[in-house]
Amino acid sequence: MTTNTPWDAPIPAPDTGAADAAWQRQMQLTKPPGSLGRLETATVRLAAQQRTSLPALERVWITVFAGDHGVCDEGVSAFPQAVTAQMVRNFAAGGAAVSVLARHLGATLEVVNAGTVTPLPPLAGVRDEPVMPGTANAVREPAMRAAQRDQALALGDGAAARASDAGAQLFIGGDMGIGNTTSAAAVACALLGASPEQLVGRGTGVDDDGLVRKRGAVAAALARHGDDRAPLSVLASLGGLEIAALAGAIRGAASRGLPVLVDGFIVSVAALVAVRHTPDVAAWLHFSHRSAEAGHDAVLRALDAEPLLDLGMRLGEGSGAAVAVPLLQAACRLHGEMATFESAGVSDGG
Ligand SMILES: Cc1cc2ncn([C@H]3O[C@H](COP(=O)(O)O)[C@@H](O)[C@H]3O)c2cc1C
Ligand SMILES: O=C(O)c1cccnc1
Repeated sequence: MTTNTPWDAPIPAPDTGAADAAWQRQMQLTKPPGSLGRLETATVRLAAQQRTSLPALERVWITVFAGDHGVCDEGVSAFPQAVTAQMVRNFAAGGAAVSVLARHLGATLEVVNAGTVTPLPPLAGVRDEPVMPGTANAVREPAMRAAQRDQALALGDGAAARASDAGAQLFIGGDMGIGNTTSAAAVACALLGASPEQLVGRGTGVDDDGLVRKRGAVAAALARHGDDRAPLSVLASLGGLEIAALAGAIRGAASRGLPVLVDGFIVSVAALVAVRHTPDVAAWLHFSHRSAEAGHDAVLRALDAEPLLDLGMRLGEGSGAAVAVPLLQAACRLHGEMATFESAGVSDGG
């Protein structure tokens, strides 16, 4: 890659002074120190990222990236590829899970078509920016060429730029792409040196034969790819357009000092690509939930991440992250609005 792509922008460090000030405040609030557990640590992390001792989460931005996967030719999903574009229409119409959650949160929701097999008409709230009509089948050839991967990364960076320009305080990326649990598992196997048995799960709900086909497809794609573990090579060879866009969005948010709330398996694999390429990205991430998809736990461990929730969710779309937003909002409100020992006339622990 050349040196001036968005993918090479420097990553700022969060503000440790703001973190110290937030921590001091936590110690003065009318509660035993540490009693709000991870709500405290998440708030202090947000304080450092937002460069203020009083972080807030009123403006949340969600971008869902859609893309199709050539690996579906191997019979790896319980649903046909046409569902990807049909779901983009459903996002636009407000009927998808993440559409409901975005309304519930008052969050901005945009959808970016990074490359569906079925062409889309103009739709409100959908940016139609297909790189190609779905990836190639990674079992037989690289899923993307380098230029296509870079275009997908740039789509993600563009979403992060729009979120940052709009004054968002938190970025959530979501995925829509039939077959993407296969593609994400292949990327994770290559990056972690893990086996398909460890990381391939049932996705939308394939039966036992489907699971065998999925593992076989990932094994074959890995064998074709070889042992190159460079994150951007792995992404082009085995990834998806929406996964590349998500990696670009996560890195793009970090480069603009915008914290990211990571969703489930697919988005975590995109985050792994970004962090393996640029370790400083990790300082900008929060993890929302542990997906029921089999490989998520290993990816979370590789990212040293302890997610906030474990609800047995396995949808994608950014839905798990959206569900976790109210927890972080509550954490910020507690931090900002609780009385201090001094203001309330309560004796501290000495
Ligand atoms: C109606 C529907 C809505 C979805 N929303 C997210 N996904 C999720 O499930 C798919 C991944 O699972 P697999 O790898 O088994 O195809 C992706 O489209 C992902 O975004 C959906 C899947 C379906 C069927
Ligand atoms: O956790 C996820 O991101 C996920 C799991 C299953 C299907 N689609 C997405």
